[in-house]
Amino acid sequence: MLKVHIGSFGYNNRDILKNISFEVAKGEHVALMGESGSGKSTLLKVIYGMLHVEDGSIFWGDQQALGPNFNLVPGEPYMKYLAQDFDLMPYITVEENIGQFLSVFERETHRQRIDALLALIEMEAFAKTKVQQLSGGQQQRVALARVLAQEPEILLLDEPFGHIDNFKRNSLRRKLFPYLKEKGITVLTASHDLDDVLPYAERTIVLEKGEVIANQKTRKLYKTPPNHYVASLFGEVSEVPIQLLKSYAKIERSVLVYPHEFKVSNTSGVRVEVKHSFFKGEHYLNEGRAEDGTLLYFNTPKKQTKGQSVFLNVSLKTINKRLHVEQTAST
Ligand SMILES: Nc1ncnc2c1ncn2[C@@H]1O[C@H](COP(=O)(O)OP(=O)(O)OP(=O)(O)O)[C@@H](O)[C@H]1O
Repeated sequence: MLKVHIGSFGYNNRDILKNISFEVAKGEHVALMGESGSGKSTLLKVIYGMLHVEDGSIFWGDQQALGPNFNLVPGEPYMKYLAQDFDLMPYITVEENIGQFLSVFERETHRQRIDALLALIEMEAFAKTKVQQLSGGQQQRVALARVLAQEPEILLLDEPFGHIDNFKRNSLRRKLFPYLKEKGITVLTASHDLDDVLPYAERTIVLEKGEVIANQKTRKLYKTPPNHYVASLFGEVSEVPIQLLKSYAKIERSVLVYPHEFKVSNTSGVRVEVKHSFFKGEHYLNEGRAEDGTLLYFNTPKKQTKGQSVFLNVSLKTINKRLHVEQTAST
């Protein structure tokens, strides 16, 4: 069990992390989400021991992870951190970079391990290429193999596919996350990308301005987000005042609705004027303005004409599920 407790941490007397307390079970994969600047990288660096935290402690089981004031080289042997900058040796080859951390006592398995890691990151063809000749995305993949070669018990990933194009990103995450699960590695992944989070992370912790505002099973968080900020991390979302959907409702509440949850009708529902219709591949995402000025985002299979009126409906099931959401100033 990884136990993280941070009373406060700041740079230059400015508090960045506040009152953070959470645990990650052995072998669990937890995502760390939050808007840019919310403190995700800082939190990973504190856990890894790159930043000294006066007011707080990090434990792995009963071992305390000590910060830079205690360790000459940051980090603990059982924990690895894949940073946004890759920390590679540029003048040696890809396989040498990966092999550097494999034990010399494992001569027979050395080649096999390198080959398996090269296959995992889909870089077999670049084994003998010097790292300095690789693209940013390729270097990120080598950096990943390099941390995996060290067989960590805990892996901290900071935007692990940030430099990798969509094509490779999809196949890489489909291989990497099941690999980590199979090896029983405890993973904490900071990411903006819901495709890293929804299919793979059992639990998601959300940071807002350096504080944990949600810590829940990922599916539950997606289905019943506590507020607009959390829901918007999962994509476009509309905050719909309940009176707009049910004019008889007497409560000052709003309901969070994802674009695919609106049903479009030509005759009844909330009337909106189409403002924009964006091509999204297998559907269009539309922005519509209701008569009270509320902007609603809804999907349709076909392009909608600007200025046209459509009627939107939300199922009672969705309304009931999300009704607890407080109305915020952002509507
Ligand atoms: N070395 C530093 N010195 C001073 N302030 C810093 C330093 N590193 C980060 N910060 C500040 O700390 C806050 C949190 O930054 P951090 O990088 O942890 O956010 P993040 O959630 O990881 O953002 P992103 O998603 O953009 O990577 C920001 O306001 C940032 O400007």
